[in-house]
Amino acid sequence: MDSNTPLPLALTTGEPAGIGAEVSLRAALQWQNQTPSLTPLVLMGDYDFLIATARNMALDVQFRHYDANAPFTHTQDATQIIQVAHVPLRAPATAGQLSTANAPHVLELLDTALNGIASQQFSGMVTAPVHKGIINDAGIAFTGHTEYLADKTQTDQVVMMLAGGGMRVALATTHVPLKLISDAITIPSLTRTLDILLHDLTVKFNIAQPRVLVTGLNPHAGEGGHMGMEEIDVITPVIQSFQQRGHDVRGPYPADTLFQPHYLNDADAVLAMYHDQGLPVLKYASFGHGVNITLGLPIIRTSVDHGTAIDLAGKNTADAGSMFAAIQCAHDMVHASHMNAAVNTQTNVSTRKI
Ligand SMILES: NC(=O)C1=CN([C@@H]2O[C@H](COP(=O)(O)OP(=O)(O)OC[C@H]3O[C@@H](n4cnc5c(N)ncnc54)[C@H](O)[C@@H]3O)[C@@H](O)[C@H]2O)C=CC1
Ligand SMILES: NCC(=O)COP(=O)(O)O
Repeated sequence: MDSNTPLPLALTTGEPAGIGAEVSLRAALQWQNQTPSLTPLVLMGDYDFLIATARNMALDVQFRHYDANAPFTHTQDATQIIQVAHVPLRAPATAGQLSTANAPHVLELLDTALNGIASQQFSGMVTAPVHKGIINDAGIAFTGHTEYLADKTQTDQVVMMLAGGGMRVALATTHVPLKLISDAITIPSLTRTLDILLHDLTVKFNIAQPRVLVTGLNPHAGEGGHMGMEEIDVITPVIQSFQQRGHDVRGPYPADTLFQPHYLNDADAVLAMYHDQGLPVLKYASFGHGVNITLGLPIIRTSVDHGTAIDLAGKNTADAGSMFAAIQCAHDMVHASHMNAAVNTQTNVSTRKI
């Protein structure tokens, strides 16, 4: 590939019984039409299945097999060409009907993208939704992309962060059952989460001195210890240790009153303690346009803010706004990472080790 041409982003098309292929195709075409030549996309998916999906959507589109040795750039007159890295289905896919037979296929999409990043064919990955339940029903333990990618890249801790509606909300825990949350939030784990969050906001989002607002875990942030001790025992000491290191980290704030402009206007991110504390607020503010970002990985990975929407599959009505936003975000993160790497090389200042 011409050294001036950016590496493509890998786009995994997700659960084939859901809306993944539909939103991937719609968003890819929108991206290629709006930004020809900017960053090419390669869709990971079953070639014939993607053709059939496009036909069902009545899209004016051509397909081409991805060839790492003959890379392809979208010029103004080739925006309707979709490149596909063919990953065969394990069984025929029917819209709206989940099948355990295709669980390995879904994971192969992710592995193909990861291998392509490792061999420097792709600059990062954008993922369409998978169905966690059907993968487990197939006998494969799986809690989410976040944990799967951490495991595959041998990353000990990652941070889930969603962005949308003018907010970024990161989580101190990911897909953890509610009754295990308190034990999962320890001084070392929360310290690591904040380290990752501050590092990636700086390096991947170009925010020089991020301001992070931290929620409490309990109602009213524990009400001075009368409604729980995690704020006093864990959260406050961690916040204070970051303040002593010169970081703009504040809290703990009661989660029910934190999400208002008075607090959020000057914040770069909120760190919430668990999935359903932070994400409903963000999804209410931006569902359909939000982006899910995995921080702390050695690769760039973004995703949609929604799930497989089995109820909408095959109906050609799914909103691809979140997938488009995820592509844009991955593109911006690749760009910011390159810029920061160049600055650090020139000044010989290494990025903070996380
Ligand atoms: N990144 C990922 O892989 C994610 C996967 N999931 C998985 O998706 C599965 C289904 O989860 P649910 O909680 O039912 O959430 P869901 O997001 O699939 O559906 C919730 C509601 O939103 C609607 N919806 C979702 N995406 C839409 C779109 N693009 N356009 C228009 N309407 C849309 C659906 O029709 C449904 O009414 C679960 O297995 C879950 O684990 C959920 C979130 C993210
Ligand atoms: N609610 C976000 C979500 O569940 C996404 O999980 P992941 O598959 O991106 O880890």
